[in-house]
Amino acid sequence: MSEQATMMSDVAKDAPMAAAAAVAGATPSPTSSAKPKFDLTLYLVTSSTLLPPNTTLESHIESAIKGGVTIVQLREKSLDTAPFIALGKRIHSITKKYGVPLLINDRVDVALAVGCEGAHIGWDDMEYATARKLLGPSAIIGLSVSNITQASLAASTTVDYVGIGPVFPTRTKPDAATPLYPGGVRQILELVYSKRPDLPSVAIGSINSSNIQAVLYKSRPAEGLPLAGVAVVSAIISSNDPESAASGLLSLYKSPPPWAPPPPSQPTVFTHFYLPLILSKVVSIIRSIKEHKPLVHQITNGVVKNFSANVTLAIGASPIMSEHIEEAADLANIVPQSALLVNMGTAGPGERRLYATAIRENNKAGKPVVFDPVGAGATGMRRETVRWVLDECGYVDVIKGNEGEIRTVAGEGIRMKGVDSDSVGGVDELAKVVKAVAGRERSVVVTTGATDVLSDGNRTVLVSNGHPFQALVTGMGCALGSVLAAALAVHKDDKLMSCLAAILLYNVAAERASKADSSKGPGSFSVAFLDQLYEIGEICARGEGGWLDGVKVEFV
Ligand SMILES: Cc1ncc(COP(=O)(O)OP(=O)(O)O)c(N)n1
Ligand SMILES: Cc1ncsc1CCOP(=O)(O)O
Repeated sequence: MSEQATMMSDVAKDAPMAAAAAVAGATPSPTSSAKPKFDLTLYLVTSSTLLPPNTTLESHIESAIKGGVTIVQLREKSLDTAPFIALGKRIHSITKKYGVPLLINDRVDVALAVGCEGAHIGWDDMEYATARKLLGPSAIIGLSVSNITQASLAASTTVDYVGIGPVFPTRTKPDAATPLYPGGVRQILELVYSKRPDLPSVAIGSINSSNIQAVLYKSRPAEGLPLAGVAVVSAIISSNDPESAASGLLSLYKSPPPWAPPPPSQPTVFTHFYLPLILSKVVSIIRSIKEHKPLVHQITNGVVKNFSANVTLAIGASPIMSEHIEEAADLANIVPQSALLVNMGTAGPGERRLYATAIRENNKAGKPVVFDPVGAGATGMRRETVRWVLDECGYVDVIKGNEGEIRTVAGEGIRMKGVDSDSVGGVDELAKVVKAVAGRERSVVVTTGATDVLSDGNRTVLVSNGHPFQALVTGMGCALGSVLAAALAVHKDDKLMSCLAAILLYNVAAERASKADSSKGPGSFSVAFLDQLYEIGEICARGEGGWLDGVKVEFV
């Protein structure tokens, strides 16, 4: 791994045509002098054992290339040398026709014999420096990276790209390292960029049409190179229609994910100077809830269902409590304005498949998802459910929890009793944690407490309204999730603004309820609270914002 970084990789960004010219025009040998341009966007890695019956690898690869595959790796673990070379030559005659580079997995000798464009090697294979010497400077050579140490070593070589994985658990590679998930891929991208800013990366490991956009979105570093592509085996090789499988993946790759609409032309600046503008937007979001009556699909815990449904109705939205996997897709598409709330209050491992389906369906439909990691740090089972939701279920727009829950999401080992959190550190320190989690997950994070902390990773807001009775009514915290979801359903442009509207509505309603004559304690308070949610909605419907006078909002 000591080779000097004297050679730059030559990545074609507008690749298919350029790569066609380069691969077809260059002598098709790793020892020729010009390195073929290559495009990692949709990287097909083969495995003949996964082909559907009565299909050939040759026809499968050709169809996949027609569908948009930009580079191919022949990865055939059980072939002996001679048949491997023969297959490689047959495949190379196809890939050359389309100007798509062909690399050989593990076997530098086979790559040389085939005369293809290069090889992909792992840490148990031939050392990179030797592979480079044998294949020559013009060969495309990729290295696998499964952890930070390997990333650092790879970035100190002249390798042409790195393959980061596995992203998710995969059956295709039984000896694969521990899954990195999109957050781990991002850490590796950051490390690679800090050492070799020109080095492109692909992610690999159970990437398919249901997760490709989340992988790309969540792995994107704050600065530096995002993934240059995704590598797949089963998503194309096991498909009966490899051309459509490839074109489907490519079109998802190229389109913005449904949960990231183009930013508003004039994003709201969160400073005190703009407070009047911000509060007028709060009023208009609450009015929109009344106007559009968004559906809030709530997968929530039994303790709070009734109260959450009443809160949803009081603000003018429409609740539906459903835990049926069979109707998750229909509910995500039933009306134009809807959102999903996933509250893991009483959930066990049995609920995880439901969460995955509901979240993915709402992602696909472009509907916002709010996740409430209730009691996140209390048990190992809950910590695993949080990990499952954030790593494996797609994308959640908002993560809402109390301090202990959000600190658990942040990775801190906070001990909790039941679902109540310990309070540690001051608000300023908490705000940093909330901002970091929001940046890491690329979601809005809402932390409730005496001071609520909201952040989208860039802007952070503190809200100190509310009343102590809120802590004495069961379901008060959980029902806030439905208000957040309703606000997001009607206002997706600026999710932090929607969350601020929901928080102010909720907490000012609590303050007003506590002052109502009928409010004698937590029981009567909870009834007055529902009345106040309704009343503030009516006030906003008239376009009035006086109820927001004196709100305690601070911009960090
Ligand atoms: C693009 C890409 N990335 C990673 C790998 C994994 O390679 P390796 O670590 O050598 O494991 P095997 O593929 O040999 O099982 C890859 N093949 N391609
Ligand atoms: C070769 C390899 N390296 C890391 S994961 C993996 C297998 C990817 O296959 P699939 O896309 O079918 O999960």
